[in-house]
Amino acid sequence: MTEPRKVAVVAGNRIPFARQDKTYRHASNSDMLTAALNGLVDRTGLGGQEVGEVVAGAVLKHARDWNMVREVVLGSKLAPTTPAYDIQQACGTGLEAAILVGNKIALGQIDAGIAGGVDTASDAPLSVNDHLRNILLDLNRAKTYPDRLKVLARVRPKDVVPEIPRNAEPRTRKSMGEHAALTALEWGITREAQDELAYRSHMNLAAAYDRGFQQDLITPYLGLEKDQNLRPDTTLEKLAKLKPVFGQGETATMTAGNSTPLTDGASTVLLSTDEWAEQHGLRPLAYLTHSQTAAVDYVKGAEGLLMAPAYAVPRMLQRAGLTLQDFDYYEIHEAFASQVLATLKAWEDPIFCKERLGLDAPLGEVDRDKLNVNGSSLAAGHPFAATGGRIVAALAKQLDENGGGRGLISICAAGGQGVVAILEK
Ligand SMILES: CC(=O)SCCNC(=O)CCNC(=O)[C@H](O)C(C)(C)COP(=O)(O)OP(=O)(O)OC[C@H]1O[C@@H](n2cnc3c(N)ncnc32)[C@H](O)[C@@H]1OP(=O)(O)O
Repeated sequence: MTEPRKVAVVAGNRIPFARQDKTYRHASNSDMLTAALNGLVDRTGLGGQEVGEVVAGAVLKHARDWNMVREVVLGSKLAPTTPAYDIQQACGTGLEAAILVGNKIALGQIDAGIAGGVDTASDAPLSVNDHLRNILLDLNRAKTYPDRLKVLARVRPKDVVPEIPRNAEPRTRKSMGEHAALTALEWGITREAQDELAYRSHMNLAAAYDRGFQQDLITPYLGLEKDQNLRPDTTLEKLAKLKPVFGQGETATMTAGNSTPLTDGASTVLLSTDEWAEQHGLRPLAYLTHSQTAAVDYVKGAEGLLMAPAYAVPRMLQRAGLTLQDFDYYEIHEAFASQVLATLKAWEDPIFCKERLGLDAPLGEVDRDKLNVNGSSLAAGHPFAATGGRIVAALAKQLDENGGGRGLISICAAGGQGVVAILEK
């Protein structure tokens, strides 16, 4: 077996993320992913050229989008001979796509590939109940007009109410927010700490725009130039006034300010070997060196739904021979401020680290000044499958700008999963 090849992150491009039912209200997943992909092609001068594979996905998509990513490629500026396919691992999709492309590059199966993700909360697919579905199938089979009328007479008023996908776990029927509220309570995460983390996310993202950091990461779309959820004018006082939206009574600490908003958006990342980058007049920003996934039993077990990264990161550190402190940057996806804080607290907790992770000593603290230095999902928003690409591209650029270093990426995902990775320069 030959040595694995180095996997370079060469460029990233996304469209600004929009709040649900605002600027991208009439844009489909395909529209948004095409815009992000074409922006990447323009930025890297790859127009009309072929790459090894395009791998991307959406968490919420219509049945008609069964071959979405290949269709996007056919409608894009890339050569139509570029293979493409969909993957889906909930909020881990974008990062998992980058890992998949990276692994194929490392194994010598492709020299370059594009990973991506897209989601629309505005154009969520509606479905009908099973009763109406059977009626519609029977209607399709009915041959005569009276037969069709007979079938239609079976429709009940409640059948015409569409089923709207809920942001909830099928096995518990609880929303992600309700699950996170239970974890916040278990770990004693305060409202003040959550608001402080949310405030920092907005300030850091605003500063990233101000210093021009976002310029070669984003292509404006439908007139939007910046993430629509970003509030440079938010304050701790304003955040403290918001009413809790998840949790019960006095103990509820999670608000619209310290939870991610429902969001529309798309992101893409170009990965390749060093040689391919050089041949195409491009250069590596950073290298994807390690990755890991983990899952927790949040249904019958004692673990919180969004706590899988607490397990995935130590496993990856052990394989990489690193400690939690060996990083210059930490990109921890902010599904909810409380979930980031519970994960950090778990890594500092001797009992959790001993009993659940089997470690002799806690993983220890993360330097908060190195955490989400250019803002994260609380400020940018979180179009589920697009978040991984946003993070990979921003961290690679940050490492390049820094002239080197190491960054940790940690993303929690529905179904009790975690996808984590390391970028190095
Ligand atoms: C693995 C994972 O990633 S899991 C995560 C998956 N994602 C989710 O589950 C999404 C969760 N989010 C949601 O369901 C929704 O966005 C909610 C329930 C949190 C909030 O929904 P809404 O109530 O529609 O939020 P909305 O945007 O209207 O904000 C409510 C109020 O807070 C205010 N607000 C929100 N953020 C801020 C802020 N940072 N600073 C000041 N005010 C703020 C708004 O201005 C608004 O005020 P108004 O009522 O006076 O207009």
